[in-house]
Amino acid sequence: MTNNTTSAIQAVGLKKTFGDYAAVEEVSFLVPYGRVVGLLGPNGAGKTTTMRMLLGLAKPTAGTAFIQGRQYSDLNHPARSIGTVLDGGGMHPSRSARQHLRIAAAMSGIDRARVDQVLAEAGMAAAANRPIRGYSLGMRQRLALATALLGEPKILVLDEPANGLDPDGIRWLRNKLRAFAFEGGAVLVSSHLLAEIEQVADDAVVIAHGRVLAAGSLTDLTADYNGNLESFYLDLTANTTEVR
Ligand SMILES: Nc1ncnc2c1ncn2[C@@H]1O[C@H](COP(=O)(O)OP(=O)(O)OP(=O)(O)O)[C@@H](O)[C@H]1O
Repeated sequence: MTNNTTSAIQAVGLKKTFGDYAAVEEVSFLVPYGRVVGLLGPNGAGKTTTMRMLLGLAKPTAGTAFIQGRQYSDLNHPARSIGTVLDGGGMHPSRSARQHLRIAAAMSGIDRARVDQVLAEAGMAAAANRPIRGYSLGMRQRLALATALLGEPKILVLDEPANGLDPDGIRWLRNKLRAFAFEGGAVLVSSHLLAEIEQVADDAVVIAHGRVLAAGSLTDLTADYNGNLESFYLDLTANTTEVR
């Protein structure tokens, strides 16, 4: 099944229930090429579940998720189309970053030379041969980002990628995402760091209780709030603070 748009990502009426509990009720949005889109919402809003549906890791109860006009499972080379950072899992603790990346490259048919490139890009070259079990949260996060960039994808889906990053890492991530979008790539990034989203994102999708509360450019969304994303967000989500 394909759709008829050229959006990088399109969520159409996504719904996900666990038993009789609806984690995502109804979520639709677009991520165009050349834009960084922040996915915002309170704890338990449904952000991770939405991202998991986009990436074929959770089957929607209703609706469809499209990546480059196709469902994730229909992509010819997923790692070359879309890079992902989700929940920092999937790393074998006894492997080094270099081994982890070499295996990921081999599994996706990516040139081994990319391994040293992404290690350098992520500031991980010096730690590359140490076992992952000794890495800090920030180092694991840098490695996850390096893995996402391995296949030189045109789309990034990142769940809380700034988690654990030091100020230098946060600045690297910000510059990386801006440059990625400037070169025509599309980014969907979830974060609770609104000041960071304010700096890095072009657009935002705010969800709460599994539904989209607002979506649009940051400029439009915050027009009545002097451009202040936090004030806009807190006002918008004021009635949704009870964590589900
Ligand atoms: N596998 C699962 N089984 C049952 N409930 C789940 C499952 N995955 C998520 N949920 C529930 O769905 C809701 C949405 O969770 P989700 O992780 O998508 O929220 P989130 O917006 O990413 O939250 P946070 O900001 O806290 O990371 C939560 O109430 C969560 O407990």
